[in-house]
Amino acid sequence: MKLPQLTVIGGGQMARALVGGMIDQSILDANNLTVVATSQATGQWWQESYPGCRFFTADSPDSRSTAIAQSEIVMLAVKPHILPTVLSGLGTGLAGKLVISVAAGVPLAKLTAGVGHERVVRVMPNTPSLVGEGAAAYCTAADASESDVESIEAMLGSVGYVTEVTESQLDAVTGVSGSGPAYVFLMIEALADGGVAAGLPRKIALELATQTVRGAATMVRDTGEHPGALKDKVCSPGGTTIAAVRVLEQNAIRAALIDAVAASAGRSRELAQ
Ligand SMILES: NC(=O)C1=CN([C@@H]2O[C@H](COP(=O)(O)OP(=O)(O)OC[C@H]3O[C@@H](n4cnc5c(N)ncnc54)[C@H](OP(=O)(O)O)[C@@H]3O)[C@@H](O)[C@H]2O)C=CC1
Ligand SMILES: O=C(O)[C@@H]1CCC=N1
Repeated sequence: MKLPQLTVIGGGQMARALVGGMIDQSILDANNLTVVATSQATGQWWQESYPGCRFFTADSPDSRSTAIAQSEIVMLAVKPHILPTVLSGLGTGLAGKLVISVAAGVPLAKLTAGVGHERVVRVMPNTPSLVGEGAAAYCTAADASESDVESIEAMLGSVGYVTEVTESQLDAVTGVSGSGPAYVFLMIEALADGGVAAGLPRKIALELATQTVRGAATMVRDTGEHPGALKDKVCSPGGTTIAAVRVLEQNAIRAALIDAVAASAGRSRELAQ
């Protein structure tokens, strides 16, 4: 499937990962993409990274309106607190368009009220979309058609795993997979620090930490075995791993991760207010 004309309002980290990933996976042509953001530096990044795409600053409302009028899909990828201003600035320009929001915490009710219709999809993606390893969930408003859902599944599916959820589950999705890459990046950095502390050169420590996380994740996915059973297979009786696991348990790593997911989900709920 090839996507039709797409305008993305907001050209930052999430747009770069998601839309960049879709171009890299050849589901979207750069020629069919318009990006709107505030700074010329962002425009320069997009046009250098994806030659052929168009860029307008948010203070060129006429160019922005023309781009939206020519697009079948409009993606909203600005920070949640900016979204109301952006939507009121677009006026009736979004009439008839499939509108996709990736803004954390902003509920469908607020989106449809701001957009002026119900052909709206709320998505929680994550940044590994950039490398085709994203994890995303979405929910739809009343007027998103079956073919709109097919488009969403194709877009998000081209850059990783995608599933539909109820809107009430999206805060939890944010806690697990929307924010989740940050927890894992932090863990990789800390594992590498541990390797350096134990005497490894930084580069080798980082390669080993990265490949270990990647390998462990792939094993969970590909074997279908419970992660606890896979953990048990690494722990030799009286060996090195169980000594390390004991330290992790003493430092309440499980509770810390569970609380981290809950904190992100809670913040997502707060953003809805
Ligand atoms: N980062 C992540 O991992 C994830 C983010 N999200 C959601 O994605 C959305 C964007 O986040 P993220 O990409 O991280 O944020 P960034 O700050 O990286 O990007 C925000 C973008 O919005 C642009 N912008 C600001 N004001 C306007 C405006 N008035 N009109 C048009 N564009 C504007 C900025 O322009 P300029 O570049 O010129 O400053 C920038 O390109 C958020 O709602 C967030 O909740 C969802 C899942 C994961
Ligand atoms: O931190 C945030 O608010 C965004 C939403 C999920 C990941 N990043």
